[in-house]
Amino acid sequence: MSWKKSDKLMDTIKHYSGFPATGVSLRQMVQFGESPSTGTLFRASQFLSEELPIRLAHRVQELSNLPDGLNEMPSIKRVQDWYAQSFEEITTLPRPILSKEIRDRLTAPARHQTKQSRILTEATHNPSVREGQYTSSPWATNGNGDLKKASARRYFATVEDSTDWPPELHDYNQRFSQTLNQIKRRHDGVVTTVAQGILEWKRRRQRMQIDNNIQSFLDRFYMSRIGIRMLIGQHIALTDQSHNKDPTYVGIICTKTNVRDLAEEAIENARFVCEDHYGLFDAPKVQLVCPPNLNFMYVPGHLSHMLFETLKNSLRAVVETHGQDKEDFPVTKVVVAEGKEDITIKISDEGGGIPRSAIPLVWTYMYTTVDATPSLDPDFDKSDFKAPMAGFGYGLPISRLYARYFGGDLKLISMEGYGTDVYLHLNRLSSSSEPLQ
Ligand SMILES: Nc1ncnc2c1ncn2[C@@H]1O[C@H](COP(=O)(O)OP(=O)(O)OP(=O)(O)O)[C@@H](O)[C@H]1O
Repeated sequence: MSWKKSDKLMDTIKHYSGFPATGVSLRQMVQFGESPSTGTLFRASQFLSEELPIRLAHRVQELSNLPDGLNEMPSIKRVQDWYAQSFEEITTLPRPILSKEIRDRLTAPARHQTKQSRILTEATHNPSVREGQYTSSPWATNGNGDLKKASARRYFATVEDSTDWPPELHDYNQRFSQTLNQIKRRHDGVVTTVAQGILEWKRRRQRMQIDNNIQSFLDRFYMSRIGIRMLIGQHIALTDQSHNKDPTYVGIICTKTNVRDLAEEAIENARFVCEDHYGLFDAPKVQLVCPPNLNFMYVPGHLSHMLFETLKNSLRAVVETHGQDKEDFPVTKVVVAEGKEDITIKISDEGGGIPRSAIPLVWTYMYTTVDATPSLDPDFDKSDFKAPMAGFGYGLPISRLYARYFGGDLKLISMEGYGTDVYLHLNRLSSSSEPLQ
């Protein structure tokens, strides 16, 4: 690779890392509506052109400060370079020079700003996150640079809907979105490459398990990645309006995500992977109890991922406990309940459960009871949501991060010798802020 980071770039990154990230809630993300105007999109691009570099800069710094030689591992350095390069691409993207009239129009409050929309711009505390849990920046003192204070930057600002914005605005939005696309693709392999870095380190240091320090680093790092990808994915989808024909979608968020449809699809996929993996004619059955019209605002991709991962675990446990040549397996039950605050999905299997002493381990990255961890070639699994039957020990911890990201949670209760219940709580109030880093 020819890209090299300069000292000047590293200084700029250090400067940005002195600013705190600004949390955005699911509700704020949907305020754009189906088709935001060029001006509104431009304001969001401006916000992201500061916010994303801040978040990327925190990660670059954190990767350099990893303890015990982990920061020196080739795969970790590779990931750090990706973050630095993406930082550079966003911060050096030429911005249009705008007349005072246009600048005034962009910052003037829209006439139709209602009390409701002002309330929506506030993000509330994320109920699934302890104060400071994902805070990783002891160095985050406010610098004196030219970045605006977090409170002065707003993700969503309605700008008048007029269509007569100068073409430079539209061009910038397009170029910005293309840059984000390129960055998103560059970072596709981050999870597997960091995992590779941890393996390199474990091998070199002869460690069996990762300690708390590294576990919480990975939690913060992957949580931050979910946030960055959410903002990027949302912005690309909002900019590319040609794809957005479905009125229930705002970007990648579906305002009427149907839980039953997604659960049915996840069950089918998990059973298919299970049949394929064990060479079964018919995978263990799954019974779904869910009101047919249960819709709520969510990112369908996230929900599918969490359901698929937990179902796969249950089916694997059922097959391995009862033996592959069994004709009739006990049925796994998926029950969906609708509360005022949460939608909860319980997945109950009779897969023999997990010994109590192993419960804390299931939340650690790289813990798996699969004997041979599949090859960790970073190019092997480029997509976010594709996974083999099992083997990296990432399924549960990453799914819990997805749940917590929007104020939900994932809990597991086991009866050793019988089975496991997984509770997936999805917060439906959707005003909670992202867990920030
Ligand atoms: N429903 C379950 N019943 C019994 N054991 C389970 C169940 N769910 C998870 N486990 C145990 O927890 C371990 C970790 O699960 P996790 O989903 O994090 O990783 P994995 O399934 O091994 O690999 P992958 O990263 O591919 O998901 C599993 O290897 C398994 O031993």
